[in-house]
Amino acid sequence: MIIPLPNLLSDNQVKTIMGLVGSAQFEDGKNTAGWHAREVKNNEQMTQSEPLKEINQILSRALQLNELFNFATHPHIIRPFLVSRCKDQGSYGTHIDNALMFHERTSRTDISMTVFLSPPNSYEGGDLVIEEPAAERRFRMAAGSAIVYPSTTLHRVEPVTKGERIVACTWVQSRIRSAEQREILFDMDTARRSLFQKDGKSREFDLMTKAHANLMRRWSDV
Ligand SMILES: O=C(O)CCC(=O)C(=O)O
Ligand SMILES: [Fe+2]
Repeated sequence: MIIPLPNLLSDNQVKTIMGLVGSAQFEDGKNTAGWHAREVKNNEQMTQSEPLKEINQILSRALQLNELFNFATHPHIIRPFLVSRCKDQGSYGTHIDNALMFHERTSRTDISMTVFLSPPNSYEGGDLVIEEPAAERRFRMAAGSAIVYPSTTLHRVEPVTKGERIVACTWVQSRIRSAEQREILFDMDTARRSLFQKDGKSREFDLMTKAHANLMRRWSDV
């Protein structure tokens, strides 16, 4: 299940973040890639710094407040965001993200996330391409919008042939480890919210909420 989060950030938040990015130092992205991904990772990443901490505060607050993010991912641990820049043919070839990542504590990567920060008309190329069994899906979203997708997929970022592509990426350990179970919960949650909007707290809403809560009890890691 690939879920777009339109307007995760306001225009002002994007502006603030891009201002912080403008004054930042970048280093070779290979430093944060797994040994096999390193071969195909040709981008740069913002160094650990005060501006990066500030960016992380803005982004983590935005995630906390975003209802769709929360009911689609059931976040347990959200890693600090990396800010990546691709320009001059920079790209990130096909790879699978590391299953485990280390920061203060070890977390499992169930869900990968890209927050788009550059306006899509300011660069060429740079599509995020996610492989699904039957086809590939391409994403290139408005500045301030994001995409969440299962970390179990092969994916890549195509070469940026003009301009520069700045994004913030993170990984989420979900309370619901299985993508299939997350999708069932997401569908039930979406349906019960829509029932509630139509008819208020009806019997059908109560029963669906009961089933949703009971599945959460069966499937959650806490
Ligand atoms: O830049 C992106 O949209 C995704 C980057 C990526 O796949 C990664 O950092 O593992
Ligand atoms: Fe990746």
